[in-house]
Amino acid sequence: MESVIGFSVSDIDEYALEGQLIIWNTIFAFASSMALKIAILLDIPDILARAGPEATLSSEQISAELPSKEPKADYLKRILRFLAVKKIYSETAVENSFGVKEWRYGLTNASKWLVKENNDLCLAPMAVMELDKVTQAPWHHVTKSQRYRHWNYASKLPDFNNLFNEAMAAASNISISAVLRHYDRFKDLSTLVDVGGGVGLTISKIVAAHPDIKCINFDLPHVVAVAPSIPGVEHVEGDMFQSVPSADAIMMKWIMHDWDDERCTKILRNCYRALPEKGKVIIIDAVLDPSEKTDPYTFLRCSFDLNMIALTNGGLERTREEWHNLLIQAGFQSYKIFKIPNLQSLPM
Ligand SMILES: C[S@@+](CC[C@H](N)C(=O)[O-])C[C@H]1O[C@@H](n2cnc3c(N)ncnc32)[C@H](O)[C@@H]1O
Ligand SMILES: COc1cc(O)c(CC=C(C)C)c(O)c1C(=O)/C=C/c1ccc(O)cc1
Repeated sequence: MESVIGFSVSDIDEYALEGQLIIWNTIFAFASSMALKIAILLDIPDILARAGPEATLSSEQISAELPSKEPKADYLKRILRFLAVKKIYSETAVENSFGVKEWRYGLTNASKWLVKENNDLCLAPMAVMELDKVTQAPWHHVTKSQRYRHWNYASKLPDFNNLFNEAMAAASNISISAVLRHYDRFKDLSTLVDVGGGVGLTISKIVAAHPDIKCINFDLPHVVAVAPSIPGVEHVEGDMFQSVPSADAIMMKWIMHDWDDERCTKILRNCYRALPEKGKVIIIDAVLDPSEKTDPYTFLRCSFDLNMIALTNGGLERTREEWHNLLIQAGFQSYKIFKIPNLQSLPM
């Protein structure tokens, strides 16, 4: 006999409805990302920040600060209402001077991470890059075998290259401050290379904290070409699959998760060749523990892992066991994992 797995109309109880709600909310999860992007592009976090730390503004007051008449005031009100449900903005009802109730919006602990002006710890560039059409497009091709070769692609799109580099720099600003607070072994180094260091933001923070270290920022030519000059840092262009510059230690932040084990092994062997006998590789990446279902960061780390499926040819977020296998296979006899209280950072 054929069994029916789905629900029939008569057995849709509250549990079945709860399940249906999960599916609807997941279908419309993109509405949250897109509303967030719209709010950033309209500069709403900065408009609220400029009004003062505890200020709340009505949608009309926010609308008056927008440089153009778009979007319509009614659209803006609905976007703000939606984001208040998501706790991106606070929403309070107040009586205006005519005794009419109106909704006021303010920054929350979430939207404070989106303020750009005078804010070193800002996730807005990351949000705009991840939600850009160029970044979203590969998600539509995950079921097909022909994959994007993203780094080459970025080199042909200068605007996207800038967007990507800015996003990485902004996010790095957040994670490197956590790393510097909780990992003190940089002080023992005289030379350090950041392999795949982007435009050099991470190493600029390290050299600022440890001015005696001679630092090299190493990346592909189209990235190094747009990197700003940083006192104490030499920019070197090259391909980490060919060779990497020599130093006491080689750091790689968000590099290993872009590549499969075979390519990571190639990079790690190039690092090994470039290091002195007691040299160190410092990897800053996540350690995935999907069994930790109650850890609030597990969902995010699993999302990063899917990002790697969509955007790379074989990149992945690794579990402890996968890290162990990779490092041993690459020829490292010992390693140590340091847990850093940050969303993604974990130097090894
Ligand atoms: C995900 S980004 C990480 C950037 C930076 N480490 C950070 O954490 O902000 C990966 C970086 O690897 C660089 N990259 C990719 N392929 C490379 C190669 N073959 N040689 C050197 N760098 C490479 C990219 O240009 C990019 O800057
Ligand atoms: C490979 O793409 C990425 C690698 C990364 O390490 C990050 C940063 C890590 C996390 C947020 C976990 C990325 O954000 C990306 C991308 O988002 C890449 C996007 C992309 C690059 C070039 C393209 O031609 C399309 C998309």
